[in-house]
Amino acid sequence: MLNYERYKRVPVMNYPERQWPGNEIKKAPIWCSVDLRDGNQALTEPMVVEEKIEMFQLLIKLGFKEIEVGFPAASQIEFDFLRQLVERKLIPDDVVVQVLVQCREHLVKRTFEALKGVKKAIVHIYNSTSTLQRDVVFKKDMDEIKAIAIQGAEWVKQYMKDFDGEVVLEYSPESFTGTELEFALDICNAVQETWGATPDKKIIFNLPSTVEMTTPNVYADRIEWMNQRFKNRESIILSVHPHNDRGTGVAAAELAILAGAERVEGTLFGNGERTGNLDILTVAYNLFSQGINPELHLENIREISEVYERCTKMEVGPRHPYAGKLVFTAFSGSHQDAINKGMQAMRERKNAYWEVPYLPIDPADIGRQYEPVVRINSQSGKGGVAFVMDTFYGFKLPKGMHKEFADVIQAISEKQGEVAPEQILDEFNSNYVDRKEPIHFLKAQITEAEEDVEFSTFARVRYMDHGVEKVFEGVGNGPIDAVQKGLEKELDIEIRVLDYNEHALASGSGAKAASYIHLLDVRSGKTTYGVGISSNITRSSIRGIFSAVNRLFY
Ligand SMILES: CC(=O)SCCNC(=O)CCNC(=O)[C@H](O)C(C)(C)COP(=O)(O)OP(=O)(O)OC[C@H]1O[C@@H](n2cnc3c(N)ncnc32)[C@H](O)[C@@H]1OP(=O)(O)O
Ligand SMILES: CC(C)C(=O)C(=O)O
Repeated sequence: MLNYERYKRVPVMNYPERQWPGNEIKKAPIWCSVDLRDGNQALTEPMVVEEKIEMFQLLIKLGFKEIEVGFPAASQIEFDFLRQLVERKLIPDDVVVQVLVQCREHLVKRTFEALKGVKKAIVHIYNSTSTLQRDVVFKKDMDEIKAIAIQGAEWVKQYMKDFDGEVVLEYSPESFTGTELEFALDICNAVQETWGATPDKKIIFNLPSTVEMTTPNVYADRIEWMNQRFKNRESIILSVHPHNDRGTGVAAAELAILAGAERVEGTLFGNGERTGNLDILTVAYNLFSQGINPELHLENIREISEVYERCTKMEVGPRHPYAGKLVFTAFSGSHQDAINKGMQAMRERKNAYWEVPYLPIDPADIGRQYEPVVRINSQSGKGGVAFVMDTFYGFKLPKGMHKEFADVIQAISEKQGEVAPEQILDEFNSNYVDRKEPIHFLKAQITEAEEDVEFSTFARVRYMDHGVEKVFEGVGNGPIDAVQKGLEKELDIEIRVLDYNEHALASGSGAKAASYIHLLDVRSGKTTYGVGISSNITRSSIRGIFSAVNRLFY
């Protein structure tokens, strides 16, 4: 039995005045990517300089205006990377680079050496403030921990004197989620006083869930509590930096925005220590799906995934929101049917809003394709098979034919598992379009008689019967009727055309038409569909009859 009694429950806050549950997110926060620092520090194989540069350029392309480029005082590679950005003039004027550093003098000094030549930088200092870390890591009391933070801000002030660029200070009470709120507030206020923030020279207070310890509502309560109590709130940018230990990093960020956070730090696909950081892409796509401009260029999720996977050597999971290979794929029959109908309704209603069951966004909006939306396996229904035939190949099977053809595919999927669209098309051809034996249509001559004659169409049809060329004739009230009557006599059968449908195939198919004939064998009561394709509509319908006769009788 699990020894759950070893774990302490994190208490909820006694905070009845909370406002955030009634708020609504109406605009994107300021995004700060920490892929090159927090993300990178968590890789088994950290990125080399060229990979970091590729990632940096991706982040710029995506529209990030604040990018944490590393911890330049921590290692030579981190230092060199920032120097490369500066020396190769890779930092656009509208992008602010952020650097992380502990509140230790030699590290602050080295950080400013790395920043030389940067026009504007966010210098991000931090120290751990939680009860546990004070106790077991730092072995310091609250005043001593506060003194570390104040001293850190003072060193930044001191070393920035010889720096030509602009500096914004960011302070993180690291392990905020395990810190007493009054203490977190006190330490932030002290750092602000030391730094001397003003509304024109704001300080960033970044409240991390360094370790996500409980439900995201508690994090939101804590953010709102701080937000309402900071001194000089107008001189502060309130930032959050959620991690994902409980799998609720995205929820924590969203609730924190409701609670007053204006800035969000995170990574692409949530790469980061342990279970990762907040996935910025998911939060941004969530905003987009609510009709809010995410303020990032997220139109090509494939490219983002490709660069990310190449640089980090991590993989995007198949069910990762928005980006995973399977997230726009429906396997089950009822989902496929609903998507099929939803897409059709979108086309007919020309609705300005995207509304398709089971697809919260249009995959095409983010560079995904419709093709993999429906995949066919033994759980799939007739709607899915019809959808594949329509969207992949342009065949609009009549409704009555959906089940008949889906049964053919289901029998295959029960044996082999998933059936790819190409195999579905092959089966469609071999079961219908190419069912040309043993009676094989060759040519027809259709003649219209004078008007006001009851049966006015005359058909003369050449065909092969078990390899022997033959001819029959028939008269009817149209070409299909004439051929049907001729066939009945010729083959000694009794058939009725129950339904007839036709449509043009897409231009790529050489302006052809597809005809679907639903045919009844009167004597046995059996019915089937036949399909014919031709550039000539009459010929395609005759081929459809022959296909159905071959299916019914041979
Ligand atoms: C939650 C986060 O992700 S925070 C960021 C974490 N990321 C990293 O640390 C990656 C880069 N860091 C490093 O490579 C190393 O920590 C270095 C190079 C910066 C420093 O290395 P070292 O000085 O050898 O060791 P270390 O980081 O363990 O520091 C230990 C000392 O610094 C103190 N310290 C740790 N963090 C801080 C801080 N934020 N501010 C001030 N002092 C600190 C510790 O109390 C400890 O003091 P002690 O020696 O008196 O016991
Ligand atoms: C430095 C801080 C913000 C951090 O990375 C964390 O707490 O996770």
